[in-house]
Amino acid sequence: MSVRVVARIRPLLKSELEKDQIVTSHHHHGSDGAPTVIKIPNPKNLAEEFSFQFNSVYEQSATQQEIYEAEVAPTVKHLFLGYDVTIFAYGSTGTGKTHTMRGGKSLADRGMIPRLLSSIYRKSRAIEKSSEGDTTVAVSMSYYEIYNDRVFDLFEAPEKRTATGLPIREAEGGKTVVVGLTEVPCRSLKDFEALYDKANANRSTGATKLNSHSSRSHAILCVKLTITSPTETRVSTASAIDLAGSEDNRRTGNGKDRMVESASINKSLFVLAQCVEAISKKHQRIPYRESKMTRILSLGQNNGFTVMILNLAPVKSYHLDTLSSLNFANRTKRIEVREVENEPIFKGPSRPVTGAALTGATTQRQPLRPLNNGVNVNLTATREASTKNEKPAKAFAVYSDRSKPTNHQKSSPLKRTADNSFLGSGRPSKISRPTPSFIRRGPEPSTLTKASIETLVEQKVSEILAAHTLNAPDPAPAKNVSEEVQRRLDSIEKRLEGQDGERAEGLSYLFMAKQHQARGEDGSALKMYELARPYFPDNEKLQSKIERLKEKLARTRAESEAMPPEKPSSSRTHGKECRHENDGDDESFHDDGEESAYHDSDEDGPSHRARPRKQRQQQRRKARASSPDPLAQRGLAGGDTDVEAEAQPGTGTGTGTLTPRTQHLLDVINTRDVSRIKTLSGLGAKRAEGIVEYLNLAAEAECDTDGTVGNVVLRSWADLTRLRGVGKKTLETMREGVVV
Ligand SMILES: Nc1ncnc2c1ncn2[C@@H]1O[C@H](COP(=O)(O)OP(=O)(O)OP(=O)(O)O)[C@@H](O)[C@H]1O
Repeated sequence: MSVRVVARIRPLLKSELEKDQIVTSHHHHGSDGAPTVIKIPNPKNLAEEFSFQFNSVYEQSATQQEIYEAEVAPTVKHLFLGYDVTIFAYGSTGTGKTHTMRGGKSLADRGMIPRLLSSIYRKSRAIEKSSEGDTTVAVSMSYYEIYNDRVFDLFEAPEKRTATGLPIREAEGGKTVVVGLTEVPCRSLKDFEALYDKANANRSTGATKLNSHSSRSHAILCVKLTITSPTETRVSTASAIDLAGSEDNRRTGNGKDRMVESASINKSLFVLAQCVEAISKKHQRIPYRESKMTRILSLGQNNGFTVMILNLAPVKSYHLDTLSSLNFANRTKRIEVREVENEPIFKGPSRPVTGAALTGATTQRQPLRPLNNGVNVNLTATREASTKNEKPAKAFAVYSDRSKPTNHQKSSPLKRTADNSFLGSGRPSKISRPTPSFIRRGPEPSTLTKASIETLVEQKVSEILAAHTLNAPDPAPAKNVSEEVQRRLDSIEKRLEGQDGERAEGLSYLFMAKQHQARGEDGSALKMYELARPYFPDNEKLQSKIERLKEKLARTRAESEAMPPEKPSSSRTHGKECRHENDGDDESFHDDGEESAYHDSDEDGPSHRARPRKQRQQQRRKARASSPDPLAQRGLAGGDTDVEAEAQPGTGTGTGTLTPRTQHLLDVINTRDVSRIKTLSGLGAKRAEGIVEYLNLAAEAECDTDGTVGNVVLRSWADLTRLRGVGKKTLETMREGVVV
């Protein structure tokens, strides 16, 4: 699979001023072809410029037609040869993703999607005509959005949605399918346009500070082509994705809901970036399973073509967002720092970039602050930072990096030649490749203190997470890691290995939270912990961590109103005392009761210390075992008595005797085997899947503090009546259909 990354700078909007433009396009050194380089000032030192190279760069004047012809049209022939094609639009809110993908109504404004469909229909007609009808091309499509990591069918009205969204399942051949997704045959461009317009009205949007009608979901249009000739049938899919805005929460003035959305968006974009990088670097394993979007697309699993269009706004009010996007798209490419003149405007790492310096006068944005939680960047140090051996003024950092950098490298001049080929053909230069700081910057074993062990452990956790995300073998362990550190790391690694699916998702939220917190970004950390919460519903520590963080944030807010802000980070890099201040941080959510790899056990609150984890778990299990009705006991289905069931004659209720029919139903359903459950009278495959999903969710909700998924077993007629999507009538039909 190849991936091509191109950048598109949108024109100035009416409200934007020419003088505020900061993003410029350039030819590569010595090239006189189309521009392939984007330049943007360093927000911390406007005298410096960063350069980013792409397969192509489209300037403000570029038309939809030009981009389509150069980037998308060439993939159509591959589609008809049976290859899959994926087109993404990536960028922050308001940079032109929807314009690029969907476009306007006029012929000239039509975006990539209608143009692609137009080409597909045209080519289909041509094939059918030239084969005199022997070969037929059927086009069908599905359109869904991934909103807060849930999949919703955009061909269905929003009121028909279930809160959990549509389930996804592994299908034959390792593909992932969305269960219950509408697939609509679509014979003509006209049909398509009507369907597409209607479906777009169902999209989840929300007002952020940056855009009053911002797309808060990833919208994925899948066009399936089935080409049937007398000798063979070929199926291929074109997926066109209008990604949700990648803006940073702090600058969009997002409220709680928007925050949760953004955290989900950021997570899936993070995984997408990993996939793009892995594909570009021709890694054998692509971490496509780590997010729903990449999983459903099976990104990198076929021999298809991927085009990523990076949408950029040209003005300085988007400065940090633009840098973040550029870095996202440039994971595999060199990032160069070119010093225009040696007069830094801002000195030192801790000085915030002021809103005045970066915010366009014409837009209503919050003041920009330096970002420390970008997912994909490691900018090289400025000259000043390196000469003084200070921590470089990083605009972004991938992972927590508490120890002092020891080895700043200055980037070299841009050497790479421009190319228009698909990415992955060349390796990025070693000089400018981000160095895994967690390996290079660790302290020597002889100087290992508790604090430095903590740091190393955290760094390694980040590394493991990254490796886990990449599904690739872990990078070589840090040299000179002491035995104690290694022992702890092994234990973390073991725990991570055993995680999969939803739970891994919960864990990755925890890790992200941890990383945010390590960088002192408590607000984002809190959101991540809150996102992790549903995955660890019984975890008291997580809950109390959330509470403590909330209190801390409230305290900080109150303090900052009362006094000038403290210098960041100086105290947080050292020792446990600081960790106590840091809200008694611990990471034992997935601890198995042994020594935590993340902290020393005395960090636990008094209540935890008084009653060890294992004891608490055992008590909980005992309580459950004595419960006659696990679902009622756990309050999962809302009811806590069997009143309704008791009114059912002959069905057997509670712990009382069960009729053979009810027992049979229970036995079959408790197998959680869709193929068996669907054989019950009155149930089809869809309902059977719904039942299994419900039971799995209930089991997930039962997830204990040690991560053991609870075993939810239905024991009575009353339990059956609580199954989601199974009404009384259906239950009766099921019961009557049992042959005893
Ligand atoms: N190439 C372009 N030519 C003319 N106008 C453009 C272009 N690109 C974007 N715009 C305009 O910029 C504004 C923002 O664009 P758009 O809504 O497509 O952004 P977006 O990235 O999809 O935002 P969001 O993520 O919030 O959905 C719109 O008014 C759109 O018409």
